[in-house]
Amino acid sequence: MAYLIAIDQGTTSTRSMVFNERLQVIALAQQEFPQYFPQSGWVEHDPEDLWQTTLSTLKAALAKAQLEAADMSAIGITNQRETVVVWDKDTGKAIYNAIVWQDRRTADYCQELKKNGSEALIQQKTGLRADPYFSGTEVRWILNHVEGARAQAEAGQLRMGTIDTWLIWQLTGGKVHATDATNASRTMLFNIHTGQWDAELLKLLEIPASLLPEVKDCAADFGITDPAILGAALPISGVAGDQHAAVVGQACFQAGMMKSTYGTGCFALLNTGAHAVNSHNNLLTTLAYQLNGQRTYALEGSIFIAGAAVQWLRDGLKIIQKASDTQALAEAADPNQTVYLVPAFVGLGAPYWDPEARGALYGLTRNTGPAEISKATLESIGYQTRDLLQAMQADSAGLKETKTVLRVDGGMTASTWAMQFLADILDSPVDRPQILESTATGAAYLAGLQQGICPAPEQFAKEWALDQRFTPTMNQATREQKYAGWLDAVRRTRSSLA
Ligand SMILES: Nc1ncnc2c1ncn2[C@@H]1O[C@H](COP(=O)(O)OP(=O)(O)O)[C@@H](O)[C@H]1O
Ligand SMILES: O=P(O)(O)OC[C@H](O)CO
Repeated sequence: MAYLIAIDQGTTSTRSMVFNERLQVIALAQQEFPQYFPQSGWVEHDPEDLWQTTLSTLKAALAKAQLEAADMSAIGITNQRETVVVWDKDTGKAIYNAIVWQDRRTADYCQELKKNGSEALIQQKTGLRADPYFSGTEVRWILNHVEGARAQAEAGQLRMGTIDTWLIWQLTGGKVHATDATNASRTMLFNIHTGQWDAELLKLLEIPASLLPEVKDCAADFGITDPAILGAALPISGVAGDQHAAVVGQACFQAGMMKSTYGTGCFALLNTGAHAVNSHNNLLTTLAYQLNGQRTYALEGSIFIAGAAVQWLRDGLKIIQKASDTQALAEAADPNQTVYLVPAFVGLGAPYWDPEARGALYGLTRNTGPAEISKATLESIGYQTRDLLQAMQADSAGLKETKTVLRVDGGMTASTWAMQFLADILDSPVDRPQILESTATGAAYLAGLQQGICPAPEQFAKEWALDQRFTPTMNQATREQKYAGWLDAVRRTRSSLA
C-alpha cells in the first residue's frame, strides 16, 4: 500500500492528512494559530507559526496513522492563497510577519493604481484587479516599510513567497525556492497568458525579480525534504493554492464545471478550459490548474467572509457556542422578520470590490434576536453566491454549459440549512460530495499523480461520489423578493469610494 501526506495550510488553521493510494483519509491532525490585527483592516500571521503548525500536524497525523514518514510516497501542499512572506535567503528568517489576504493596508495605493490607469494593465496580464487582496502591493509595502528592506532586496538578499513557497523552503532546508502556477497567478506579478513573471508589473510595483521563486506545474518535482525534519527524505510533488486544489479534488476537469468552497471565505471557480475568459462582470480570471505545461483557466468569484461570519456569531456576538448551533436557530427564526446581514467585515470582494465598505445589519426590530441574526448570517452566504453566479453566467455566455450544477465543499457545507437556502436562492441544484476535504484531497492527488500512484484525471473524476443533492423548493416570487432586498442592503452598505 502506498501513502501520501497532504498539508493544508489555511487562514485559521493548519491541517495535515494521511491518505492511502485510493485517496481515502487515514488520519488528520489540525492546529489553530494566532491571528494578529495590528491596526484596523490589517491581518497578519507569524510565518514561524505557519511552519511550526505544519511540522507538528505532519508528525501528529503520521502518529495517528501509526505510520512513519518513510512510509509516505510523497507530500502535497495546498495553502491559503495571496498571503505572502519576505525572508532573508541566508538566515531563513522572515523580515516581517506574513501579510494575510484579508489585509487592507494597501487600499490607498490600489486606489492610486486605479486612478493612474494601471488597473487595466494588471487586469489584462494577470486577470486580477488592483485590490489589496493580492500579494504584489503587500510585498511592495514590506519593502517600503521595513527598515533596510529595499536595499537588501536590491542586493539580492531577500526571497518572497506565498505560503506554499515558504513551506517548501522550510521543508527542503532552504534548498528550493519554488511555487506552482496557481499560487503565482494570485500575486499580481504573473502573466497568466505567457506563464511567466511579468517584468512590466515588477517595475510598476517596484519589486526586484531576484525575490521571485521558480514557477512549476501543479504536479512536479518541488524538491526533497531534509531528512532531519521528518526522519526521511520525501519528495514534494504536488502544489496548488487551496481553491485550485479544491477544483482538482472536486474533479471539475471539464469546461463548464464549477465548485464553491465555504471555509473562512467562499471561493467559486468555474473551469473555462484552455480559454482565459475576460470578465466584464467584476470576476477574476485565474488558473484552474496547470498540468504537463498546459494551463487550464477559470473564472473566480471571491467572497471574503462566509464561515467567518458564523465565527463572529460565536466569538464576537457570543450568541452561539458552536457553529452548528446556527441550524436550530435558523429553523426557529420568526418568518415574518426580514433581516439582512451584509458581512463586509473586511470590505466586499467580488463582484463589488469595495475595500472600504464595512458590515451592516438591516431590518432589526425589537423582536429581533439570535435566531433571526443567525438566519440572516446563513442567508448572506447564499446571497453572495448568487451575486457571483449571476456574474459568471453573464461572463460565460459563450460557454457550452452556462447553467451548471454547483459542487460545494469546505467546513460550512456541514450546514444543511445553509446548503438548502443556497439551492433555493440560486434556483439551481447544489451537490455536496462524500469527501468534504476536497482541498487536501486535491493536493494529495497532485502529489500522487506525479509519482504515478494516482490515476489520470478522467479516471479520478469517475470516483467522485455524491453525499447529498439539494434541490430548489422556494417559489420564484419569494426568491426574487428576497434577493432584491439583499441587493438593496448591499447598495446601502457600499462606501462612497467604490
Ligand atoms: N455546521 C456549521 N454551520 C455553519 N458553519 C459552519 C459549520 N461548521 C463549520 N462552519 C464554518 O466553517 C468554517 C470552517 O471551515 P474550514 O473549511 O475548516 O475553513 P478554513 O479552511 O477557511 O479555515 C468556519 O468558519 C465555521 O464557522
Ligand atoms: O484559508 P481559506 O480556506 O479560507 O482560503 C483562503 C483563500 O485561498 C484566499 O484566497
